[in-house]
Amino acid sequence: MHTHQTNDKIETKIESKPKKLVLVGNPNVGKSIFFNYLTGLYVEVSNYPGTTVEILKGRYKNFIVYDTPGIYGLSSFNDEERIAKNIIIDADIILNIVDAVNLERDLFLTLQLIDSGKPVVVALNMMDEAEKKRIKINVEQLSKILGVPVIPTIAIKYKGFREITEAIEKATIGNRDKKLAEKIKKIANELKVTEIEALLILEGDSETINKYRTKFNGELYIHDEREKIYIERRNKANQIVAEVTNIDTISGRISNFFGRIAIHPIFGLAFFIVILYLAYILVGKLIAQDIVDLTENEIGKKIYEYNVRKFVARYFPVSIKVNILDEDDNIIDTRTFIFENGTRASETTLKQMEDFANGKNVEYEFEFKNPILFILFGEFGVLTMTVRYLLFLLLPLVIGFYLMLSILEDSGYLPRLATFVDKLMNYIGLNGKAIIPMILGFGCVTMATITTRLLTTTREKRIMTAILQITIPCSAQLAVITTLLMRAGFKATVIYAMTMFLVFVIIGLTLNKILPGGATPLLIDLPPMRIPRVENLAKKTWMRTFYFIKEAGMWFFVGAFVVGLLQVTGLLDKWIQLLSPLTVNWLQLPAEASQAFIMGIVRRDFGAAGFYSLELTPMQTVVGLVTITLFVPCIASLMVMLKERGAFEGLIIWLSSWIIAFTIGGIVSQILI
Ligand SMILES: Nc1nc2c(ncn2[C@@H]2O[C@H](COP(=O)(O)OP(=O)(O)OP(=O)(O)O)[C@@H](O)[C@H]2O)c(=O)[nH]1
Ligand SMILES: [Mg+2]
Repeated sequence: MHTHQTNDKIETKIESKPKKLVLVGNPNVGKSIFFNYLTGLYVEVSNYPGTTVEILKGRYKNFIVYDTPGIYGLSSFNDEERIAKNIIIDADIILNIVDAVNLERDLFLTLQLIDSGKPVVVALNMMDEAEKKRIKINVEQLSKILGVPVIPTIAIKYKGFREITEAIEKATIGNRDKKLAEKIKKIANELKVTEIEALLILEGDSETINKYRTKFNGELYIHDEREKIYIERRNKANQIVAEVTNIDTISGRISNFFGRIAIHPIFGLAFFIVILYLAYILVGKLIAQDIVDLTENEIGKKIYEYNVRKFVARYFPVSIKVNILDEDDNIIDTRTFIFENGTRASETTLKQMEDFANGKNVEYEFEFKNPILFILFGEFGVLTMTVRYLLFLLLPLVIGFYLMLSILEDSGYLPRLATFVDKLMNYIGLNGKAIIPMILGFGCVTMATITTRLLTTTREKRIMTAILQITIPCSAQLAVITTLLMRAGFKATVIYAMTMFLVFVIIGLTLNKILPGGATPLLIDLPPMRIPRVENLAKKTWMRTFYFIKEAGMWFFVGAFVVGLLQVTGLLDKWIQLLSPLTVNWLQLPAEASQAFIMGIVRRDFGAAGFYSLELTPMQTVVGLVTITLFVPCIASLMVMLKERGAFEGLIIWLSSWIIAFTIGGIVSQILI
């Protein structure tokens, strides 16, 4: 006791010059009540923002206390801000009053004050209101994150005020943004200004800049970093709130639990893997396998295509190959029936064919001699395969993917995932938002390419589009790749996955390096996690699916038409011959593999499927799959890319994928084989 008293005396002696204690806060948070309490003066208190419009000062112990108008940030956008700012610049200690109910809004200013390098104490006011709303705040944790004392208060009841008076004596400089603090120190040194002024200069505060303009020697700090700093600060405020607040109702608690797990550095990853797995079950298994098998094979192939071709075959020359299949779909018998004038004209042959097929598990292959019919109804028929592909394969997949995306969005997870991966994405010149097109790309690159629109800058759209089109395999291709890798074994799978990942990283890093500019900061709100509303999910999924089909659908027809044309004119074969040396000598694959790189132009999975019938060693499989994955995306993707990114840029990306695919494929081949 005794020693304590002596200490006090010594301190009072040393601090004889009064310190400036400035009350700072957003409008209407209770600053004036604090002022009245501390100074014993009377300042008008009322429940509307802007009650205090001038600076009032009074004495409290060894302090001169200043009341300031409510502000949202330190800057000179309006009179209140200018008045408040000028007094804050000279403050020795800042008492920052924060509204516990609007923590997200108020923390922006708190973080800015902390960044200014002034000692700060935070009064977490309106705790009674917060309690009514069942908002629980982990005060200790908040104080730890900010690095300054945080005192819960109820100003109207003077609750917590004694603790405030104690804390003022212990005010500390908080946890400043490290990079920002470094820059501030540098500027403060160079210009001989205080740190808070350096911060204001960095944030482009016109008044401060004008004041020191003569010291600038022109260019140095002309480009202010306001936007970047503000966005990062806003995000940090959001993240802090997500971390320290709880809505103490059952649903609030659950929502908070998941919300916090989702952005946790370690559990966040586990959570992401669980979500990916669930998404895989929904889209990869249920839709891509079970439903698509039903729609594509049973409806698309056996009902739709068969009947269309059968109808056309009635009137035009055709040869029909009938394959009898066993239970495992192996061909056990086959016969070809030729109809010179269509099936309608030769009833006997038709009868023979029906007898041959009767009651068995059969598969029909129609071959139309007429080139136009071939293009329309043949193997890649515009009216057969394209329709089947679009309606019976792609449509269910697209619906599945959009449904999943909508669930992720409405549940509040997507913004958290974006936050979680933001730092990683920065390395490849993107911000967290880019995770959305990336995930979508594994469904359908065409669809994902359209979604790059949600990225902010052209630079980001460019990088994302290139990455998508070159490195991300779509679900259809992924299905074929998986099947082939299963055959090739574990080692092959690991080599394939690692090679692809490496290429992805290299392309990302390179683009980030060569394109001027940098990643924009992620600006995203973290809404509470909640169960999505079914009605909203249905509406969103439907709208997006419709839009996608409308946008991309036509290009599938165009693509199929072009390939049909190449096939009937014999150009397709020429191409295959042309490519053979590359395939055989450089990639060390069988000559027939060239076909994969032609089919791959139309559809990614066709390309990969081209390897099915070849007898490849596991390492050849790796080479083939690496090359075909990096190879050009499907025609529909190309068309959408040309539309989104323009012909010039689109073609550069498309041609690059040829070069990258064969270069990397060749290198892998030379190493492995
Ligand atoms: N329920 C509750 N109300 C409070 C508390 N603190 C302040 N208020 C009320 O909030 C309103 C604003 O208080 P002021 O002291 O005028 O706030 P201010 O920050 O000075 O406002 P401006 O000067 O307009 O920026 C008044 O109606 C106060 O009664 C609190 O802890 N709990
Ligand atoms: Mg006031």
